[in-house]
Amino acid sequence: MANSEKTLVLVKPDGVAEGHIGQIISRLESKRYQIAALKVVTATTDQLKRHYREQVEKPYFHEIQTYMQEGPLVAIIVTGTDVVKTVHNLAGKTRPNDAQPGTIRGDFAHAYPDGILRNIVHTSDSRENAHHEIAIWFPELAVEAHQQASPSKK
Ligand SMILES: Nc1ncnc2c1ncn2[C@@H]1O[C@@H]2COP(=O)(O)O[C@H]2[C@H]1O
Repeated sequence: MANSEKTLVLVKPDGVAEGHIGQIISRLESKRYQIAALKVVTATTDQLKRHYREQVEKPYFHEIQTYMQEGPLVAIIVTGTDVVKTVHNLAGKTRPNDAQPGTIRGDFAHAYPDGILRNIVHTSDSRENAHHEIAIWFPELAVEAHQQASPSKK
């Protein structure tokens, strides 16, 4: 398929706790994107430090960590044409108070007074970051791909 790519979506712990998993998946399916893999996972500190490699030195990193470890999250690999940009746009602006109606955050994320953190969903913002993030949340897929590329001789 032309321009077929992969991206990572995380339904963050508030999105899971407030019952938005199905609505978020419906929006991806409405675009005719494929759900290639999906899992419920509790984030480890190591995964968060790798995923938020650009924020790990920020003073608010510990807030991100506390938030992202509040409960389980749902990690989803989505595939399709131009999926990285399109799904990032579907999520809406990072700060829920600024996110437009019709976007996931615009429709479902609460407008907190200081609200940039609790934005219910993460989507990769580039092909490079999608590749990096998918390896963090789905390490078993890299092992499978490696095994398929070089099957051991019996
Ligand atoms: N200034 C900030 N204070 C607290 N959290 C932030 C701030 N900026 C970004 N974040 C969080 O860091 C995350 C980085 O990417 P996300 O799309 O997952 O959503 C972002 C927010 O949850």
